[in-house]
Amino acid sequence: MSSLVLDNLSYQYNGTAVIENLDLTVAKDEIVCLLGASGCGKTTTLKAIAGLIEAKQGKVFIDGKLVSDEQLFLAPEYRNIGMMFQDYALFPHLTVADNIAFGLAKMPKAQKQQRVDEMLELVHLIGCAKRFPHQLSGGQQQRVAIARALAYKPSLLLLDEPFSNIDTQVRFELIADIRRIIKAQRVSAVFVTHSKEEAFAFSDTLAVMHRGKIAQQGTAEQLFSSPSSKVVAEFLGQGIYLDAEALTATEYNTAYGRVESFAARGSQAQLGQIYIRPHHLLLTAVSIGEEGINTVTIINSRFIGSHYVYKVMIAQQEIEVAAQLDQSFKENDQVTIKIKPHTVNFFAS
Ligand SMILES: Nc1ncnc2c1ncn2[C@@H]1O[C@H](COP(=O)(O)OP(=O)(O)OP(=O)(O)O)[C@@H](O)[C@H]1O
Repeated sequence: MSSLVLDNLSYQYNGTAVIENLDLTVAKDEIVCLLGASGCGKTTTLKAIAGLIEAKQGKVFIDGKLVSDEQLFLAPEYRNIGMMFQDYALFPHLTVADNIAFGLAKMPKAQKQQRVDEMLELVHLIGCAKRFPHQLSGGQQQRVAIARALAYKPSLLLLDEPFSNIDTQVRFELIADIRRIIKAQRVSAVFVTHSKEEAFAFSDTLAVMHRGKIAQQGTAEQLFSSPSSKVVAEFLGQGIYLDAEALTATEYNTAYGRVESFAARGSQAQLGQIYIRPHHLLLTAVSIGEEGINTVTIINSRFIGSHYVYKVMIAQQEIEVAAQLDQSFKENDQVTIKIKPHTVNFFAS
C-alpha cells in the first residue's frame, strides 16, 4: 500500500490556480522530493497534504485512508503526519526532552520517558536533554525537530526546506544523518526544496514540479538521463540545445557533426533538438588539416585544481566544459569540439 496518494488535486488562491490536477504517489518507506522553481506550488502541495489548507478538488489518501476530497476534510491532527520546517519551530521555553515529548501527552509517563530516550539516542543528543533550544546549534535544533516529529511514529513525514538555514559546511552531513534517521524509523517522507543538490542527497525519487503539476517523477538518474520534457532537462542541469536531424534510430546530424545515441529515439519525428550537457562534450586541440571544422573559441579558462573549466559558445549558447589537466587552452584559442556518444535526449520540434 502507498503511504501517500494525491489524485487529481487542484487548489486556487483567490481564483488563481496554484496546483492543477496534480497526481503523486509515495511508496511505503520512500522519501520523495518535490523539486521545482520558486512559486511552482511545492509548499502549497505540502500544506494540502498536511491539512493546513483545504483542497476541495481532488483526493488525498494517507496510508490508504481518504483524508480529503470534495466532501471530506480531516484536520492535521487526524492525519498521522509529522512536520519539519526550515525555522525549526521548537518551543523556546521547553527543554529538548520536553520538546520531543510534546506530541506524546497521552502516553503513560514511563513509556513517554523511554520514547524520549530512544529518540535522543537516535539523533545523537543524549547529553542535551535538559538544554533549551537557544543553547543548541542550528543543526542540533533540526535534530530535535526531527526527533519531535518522529516521536509519535507518524505514517508520513513532511519536510519543508528543513536545511536552508543550516551552514553549507555542515548541511550535507546533516542531510545524510536525517536521511539515516528516517530510514531507521521506516517512515515515508515528502521533502520540499528548490535545491537539486539537496534533493539528490536526501531523497529516493524526485518529483519535478512545474506550474502546479508534476512534470516527471523518478530517480535522479532516470530524470537526468531520460527527461520527458525540456522543463525537466533544463531544471536538472546546465546544457544547450542543438538543432538535430535524426538519420537513423540512434544517429543524429548536427551543425557540430554526427552524434551517436546509446538508445533508440522514442519519437517518430525526424527534426528537433537534442539537449547536450557539459560532460557530453570533448574539447581537443585543432589538428592540422581540420582547421575550421567544428571549431569553437575559448571564451575563458579556469583552473580549479583537479581539472580545467572552459567556457565556450556553441550555437549562440554559452556552456562550461570540464577538461583534463593535459588539455590546456587559453582564452581565444580555437579548439575542436566533439559530441561523445551518449543516451541522447531528443525533443521533436
Ligand atoms: N496565502 C497565499 N495567498 C495568495 N497566494 C499565495 C499564497 N501562498 C502562496 N501563494 C502563491 O502561490 C504560488 C505557489 O506558492 P508556493 O509557496 O506553493 O510555491 P513554492 O514552490 O513553495 O515556492 P518557494 O520555493 O518560493 O517556497 C506562488 O505564486 C505564491 O505567490
